[in-house]
Amino acid sequence: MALYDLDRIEFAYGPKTVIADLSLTIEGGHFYGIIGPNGSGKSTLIDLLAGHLKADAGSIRFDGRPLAAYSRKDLARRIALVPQDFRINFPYTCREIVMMGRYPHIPRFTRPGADDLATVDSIFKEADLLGFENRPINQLSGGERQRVIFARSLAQTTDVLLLDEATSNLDMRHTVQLLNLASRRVSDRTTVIAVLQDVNLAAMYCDRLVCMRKGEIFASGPLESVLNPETLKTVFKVDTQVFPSAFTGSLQVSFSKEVQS
Ligand SMILES: Nc1ncnc2c1ncn2[C@@H]1O[C@H](COP(=O)(O)OP(=O)(O)OP(=O)(O)O)[C@@H](O)[C@H]1O
Repeated sequence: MALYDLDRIEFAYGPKTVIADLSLTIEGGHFYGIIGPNGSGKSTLIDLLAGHLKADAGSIRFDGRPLAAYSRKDLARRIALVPQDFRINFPYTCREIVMMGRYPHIPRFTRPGADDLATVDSIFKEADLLGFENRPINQLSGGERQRVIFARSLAQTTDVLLLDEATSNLDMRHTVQLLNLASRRVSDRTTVIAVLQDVNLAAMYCDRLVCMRKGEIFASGPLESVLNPETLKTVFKVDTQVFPSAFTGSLQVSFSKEVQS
């Protein structure tokens, strides 16, 4: 059974339709990349998958049930989202923020248990965030904040990890570290669905690719079937070469300076 089944989804912000007649099946246990030009609807699709936006028409089923039938708490136990931009003015410490990932698992009116504390401790270590525990989140750089929000999503221990450009502010090392951690979760049967602006990162990490154009799915399927010069030229209007890199072992995309009109 598919993990997500989207059938003829429509979504508009006010009068502006941004997702039109979109159908998509997402299988569990894969690393999906969503690519597409600016404004093509990638973040909107992620917000629909998270249950934060409701489709105007069509249906979204998650693990065999309508997504809308899940309670907020049930969804938070199963789906974690790292949004494109996360800002908070209150000086919560990073430890408090990461602990918030445990809240859906903690019964009401009780405090975090030994398991929750141990999970959070191990995530600070795994995410290379030791030393950040007591720092206020609103005093971090954009990249540091992004890494802490990603750590919070790991603490949520969900079946699905939705990443909306979660590496956009990260340097090379931290980009690779974060995507390695996400990839490790895929080996443990988590499904990762990541909006990635960088097609080369998508090529290195994803085994499935969804390529969007103007609110529709232009192509989707195994990475090798989607990542090709014809698709990239039609969708991004840029000439590319796609070839296996001898260095990384992954497909790589090299693009020309010429932009098609
Ligand atoms: N809150 C909103 N109100 C009105 N229009 C919106 C809103 N959010 C997004 N849009 C519009 O919806 C379309 C899709 O936006 P979306 O953020 O899903 O695209 P995207 O593919 O994620 O873009 P990017 O690569 O630039 O992040 C865009 O044309 C955008 O201007």
